[in-house]
This record gives sequence, C-alpha cells and structure tokens, in this order.
Amino acid sequence: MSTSILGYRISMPIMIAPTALHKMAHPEGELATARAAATAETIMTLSSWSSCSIEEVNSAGSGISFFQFSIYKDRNLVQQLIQSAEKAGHKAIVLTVDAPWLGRREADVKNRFTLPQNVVLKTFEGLDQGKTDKMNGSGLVAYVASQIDRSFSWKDIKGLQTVTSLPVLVKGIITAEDARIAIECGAAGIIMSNHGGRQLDYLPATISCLEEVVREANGRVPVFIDSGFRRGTDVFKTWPWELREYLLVGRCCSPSPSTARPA
Ligand SMILES: Cc1cc2nc3c(=O)[nH]c(=O)nc-3n(C[C@H](O)[C@H](O)[C@H](O)COP(=O)(O)O)c2cc1C
Repeated sequence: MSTSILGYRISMPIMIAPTALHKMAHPEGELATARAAATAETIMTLSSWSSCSIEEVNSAGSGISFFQFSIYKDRNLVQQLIQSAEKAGHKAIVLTVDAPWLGRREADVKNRFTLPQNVVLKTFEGLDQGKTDKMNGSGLVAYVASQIDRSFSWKDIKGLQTVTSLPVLVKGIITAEDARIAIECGAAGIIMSNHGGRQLDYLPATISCLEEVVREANGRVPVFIDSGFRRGTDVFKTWPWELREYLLVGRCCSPSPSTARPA
C-alpha cells in the first residue's frame, strides 16, 4: 500500500486531514496526532487553528507534514503564517476554500459553545497580528466572521505562489469546473472535500463527484479526497479509475488516548 505523494514516500494512501484545536479532545493536542502520523509513516496536515504551536508540533518527530490555512483579511498575517510553515519544514500548504464563513453548527449554538480557557490558537503566537483579534471565548464562528476574507478569489491562489515556493493544494473542491480553474491558477493538488458535511447542507457526497474531478485533473496534479471515509477498505472505493487517489481522514484521526500513546 505504500505510495508517494509530491515526492514523499508514505506507508499508505491515507493521510490526516486538517482539524482544528486538538486539545479540545486530548491534553496533548496536535503533538499526539503528529506522533501518531509519524509512527504510521503518513502525512499530517496541521490546521492553522492548531492548539499547539507549529514549532511544538514540529518537535514531535520526523513526520512529514502539510500546513493548512485560510485567506485572512490581513494578508500580512497570511504571509507570516506561510513563512512560519516553511521555516518549520512543512512540505506543502493547503488552502481551504470552502469555509469563508462557518456553517451553522446547531449543536454549538444549542450548547453555547465557547473555547475552554486552556485551549488557544497557538499557531498565531509570536506573529504580528496587527488589528486581528485573537480567538478567545467568543468561539470559532465569530472569529471566522471577523477575520477570514469572504471575498477571496482564484487570483489569491495565484498570489500565494509569489510568496511561497511550496506546492499549494486547494481544499474544498467538488466539481470538475472548480478543479480546472484551480489547476489553471497553479494548484499543485486538488483536495476534494465537503468539509465533512460541516459547511453547506445538501452538498453531494465527495465520492459521487470523484470521477468528474479525476477526469478533469487527468493526472496533471494529484487528487485527494475526504469526507465520510471511515475504514481502511474505503480506500478501494476510490480506485475504480486508473489513477490512484489519496484519502484524507478527519474525524477518524481526532486525537484520543490511543493516538497519544508513545510509539
Ligand atoms: C473537528 C473538526 C475540525 C476541522 N477543522 C478544520 C480546519 O481547521 N481546517 C480545514 O480545512 N478543515 C477542517 N475540518 C474539515 C476536515 O479537514 C475534513 O475536511 C473533514 O473532517 C473530512 O471529513 P471526515 O471527518 O468525514 O473524514 C475539520 C473537521 C472536523 C471534524
């Protein structure tokens, strides 16, 4: 099952999708996830909304990692995030394009979700955040509404290539048309995702869109897919075509006492 992606060898075509704030699930947070990914010899995608700093996660082991972020209104902050990711040795950046605004998470509304005091966005510590508010008890929805640039567009993907030499993977694509434009704008990979059903209601299952996107990519860039994959054997469901896709898993990899066990 071993394969390589962007020139890096991994033990299986299954990688870890970016998920925010792992300390909500386990006191060691993203450190535990990074250790587990390194042990499994696969790639972890670190969310920019990480509860451990980029440097802390980097110190967790020799694993290969990608860094995910969104386009902030403050482009200076975007540039600093990319520079920190490069400095920490991340091998690619993942730009999430399907969450300019967070979906209405009714459980969060009902439970009046706020962050526990000991869980903060560590990724941003030490960066010059200008007028950007740090996320505090007000929660993710208010934070995203105030900080993320809802007007970002394809030209931002081109713009990123002027500030980094890392490959840019675009996450949140489910149509051939968007895949085509992303590739034309220089995307080095397409991550098919409906955000695990957390953003827009009534989006199709990603696997039902896989064929059109794979056909459009036509081997020019790798295609990754997430949302709803739960078992190792799900890999084979994505393989009816000649090309081999890579699977990302989100919920399955939320840190738990088992992933936190030392290797
Ligand atoms: C708790 C949680 C937090 C997430 N945080 C992020 C994030 O910070 N950035 C991002 O691009 N996607 C985020 N996602 C979406 C995942 O990257 C992924 O698209 C989704 O979980 C895939 O579906 P699955 O959970 O069915 O595997 C998050 C998902 C979950 C469940």
